[in-house]
Amino acid sequence: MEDGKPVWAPHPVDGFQLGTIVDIGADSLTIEPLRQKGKTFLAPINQVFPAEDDGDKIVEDNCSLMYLNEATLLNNIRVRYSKDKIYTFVANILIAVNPYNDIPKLYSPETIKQYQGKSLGTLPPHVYAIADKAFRDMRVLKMSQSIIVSGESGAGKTENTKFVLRYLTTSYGTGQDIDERIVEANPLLEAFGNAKTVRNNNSSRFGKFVEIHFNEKVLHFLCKYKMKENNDKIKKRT
Ligand SMILES: Nc1ncnc2c1ncn2[C@@H]1O[C@H](COP(=O)(O)OP(=O)(O)OP(=O)(O)O)[C@@H](O)[C@H]1O
Repeated sequence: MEDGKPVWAPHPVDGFQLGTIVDIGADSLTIEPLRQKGKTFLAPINQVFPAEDDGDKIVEDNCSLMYLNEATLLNNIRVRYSKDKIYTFVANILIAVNPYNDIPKLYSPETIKQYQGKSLGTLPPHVYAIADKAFRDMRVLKMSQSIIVSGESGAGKTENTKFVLRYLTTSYGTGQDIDERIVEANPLLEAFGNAKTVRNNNSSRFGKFVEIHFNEKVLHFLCKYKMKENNDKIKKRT
């Protein structure tokens, strides 16, 4: 980091703010915020990160950023989110930000068709791209594949898991009743194990482990779930 270069410095409310270095001390930097010229402040060196030269640059994969750090990663996701691009890749990991509203055509049957058989990275980041890669890898490698969905309460894990199920059954299902039954099993499971919390009106109060079995003719579905609160193990087969 040098004098005059754009950097991300700590901000009390926004997390980070863009600024330039005006002086370099032993363990702190003097920063001039971009939005408040002439009003400098001190920031510890280890909390200041290099920024992209082009502040408006957004990328579909965070690995394409010139500087990959906490601040550039957050900024890329934030700017994408403001344009209704809720998904961002970090190589073959997908980051999803909950939009809390329906984004038109994001999960439409046409979008499902677009992602079928496409390699990761050829189309914009999407949970369908991850689902398709898992399915294709299973066929090519002849090995079971796992998709781990993780995040805080209300992040969108349940919804995205349902999109994965819908994608797999629509794209690679049998075209028979079983496909619909797999998707329709969710409201039933949610009726048993979901509850309204302060963070989520439809919060799963159990961890979910969903197995989908494919063979040439039949699609099987196995869902095991474990109660979050009392650790009672319940297995359900549908
Ligand atoms: N991709 C999305 N598009 C639109 N709305 C969404 C999306 N993802 C989540 N939501 C909204 O956010 C709510 C919370 O999401 P969800 O139940 O999936 O969170 P969760 O991570 O499973 O939370 P918990 O751990 O509490 O069960 C959903 O009920 C839905 O209204």
